[in-house]
Amino acid sequence: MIVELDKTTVRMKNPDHVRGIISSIKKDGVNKLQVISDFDMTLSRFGWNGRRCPTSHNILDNSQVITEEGKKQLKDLLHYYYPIEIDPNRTLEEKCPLMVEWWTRAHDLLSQQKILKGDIAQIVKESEVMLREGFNEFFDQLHKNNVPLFIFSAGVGDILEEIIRQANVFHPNINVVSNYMDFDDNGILRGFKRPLIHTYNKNNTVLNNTEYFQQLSTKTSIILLGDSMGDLTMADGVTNVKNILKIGFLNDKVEEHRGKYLESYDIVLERDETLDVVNGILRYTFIET
Ligand SMILES: Nc1ccn([C@@H]2O[C@H](COP(=O)(O)O)[C@@H](O)[C@H]2O)c(=O)n1
Ligand SMILES: [Mg+2]
Repeated sequence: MIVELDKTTVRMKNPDHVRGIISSIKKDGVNKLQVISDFDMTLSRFGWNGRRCPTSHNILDNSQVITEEGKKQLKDLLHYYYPIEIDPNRTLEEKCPLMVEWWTRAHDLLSQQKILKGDIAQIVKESEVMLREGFNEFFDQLHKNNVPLFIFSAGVGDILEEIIRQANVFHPNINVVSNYMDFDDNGILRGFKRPLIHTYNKNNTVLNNTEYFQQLSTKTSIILLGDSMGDLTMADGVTNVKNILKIGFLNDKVEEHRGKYLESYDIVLERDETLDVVNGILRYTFIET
């Protein structure tokens, strides 16, 4: 029914279950659907031409406004904490305090760098960030069909919003919850707003002050898109879930992580830099039969 599911990048533990959820989402109709998505390495690309693409944090870390010493310190943090973030053998209890430590230390370093609000657009323009292939169709299909898109990111909200804006796909159906920068009256970065969102607290605990999901109580079908094990809890605050389809991009250390991803995500996309499968599912869901 969806040819994209035959791509060699696609793995499913239970293809019949997947077909069942997709049929149910289609049957319940587009008015019941919402999409919840991570941003970094899910809507943005993990790699291009053999090189790693930057996360929203890395865009700042690598930018011209950061001193050489600042760049070195931020890179040291990345090299120390990223392997911990993706380590399949560490528990959440072990990881969470270390993730708070990483984000706090990185945000403190960034806040010492005199980053100007007025520089953000240029910083993004000069970066090597890329949205996944097929992003235009993805954002446009959701917009045209009035499907809410909730972007839940432990990245930097100001940066990811600017990326989407520069790609001309920041439509009114999009809502973002992320780490937003806090600028002083002169437009100089002085910190980050609370609550701090890291990879493993992307759940209801950081959404308490938003009424987003309560307003969407009629949207009982969910397509969830993520790239980390932490993204699996992004829909925990949804009040009424009837159908949920979890699609996971497995970008890094594929063989090591395959088992856990297949247990947790309904569809796993291995080293797939496109939104082909997601677009195929949406197309099928939106077509009137
Ligand atoms: N200082 C940091 C902290 C985190 N990251 C990466 O950001 C990603 C989180 O954003 P999502 O949109 O995916 O929630 C995650 O991949 C971290 O590795 C970073 O690059 N620098
Ligand atoms: Mg991500």
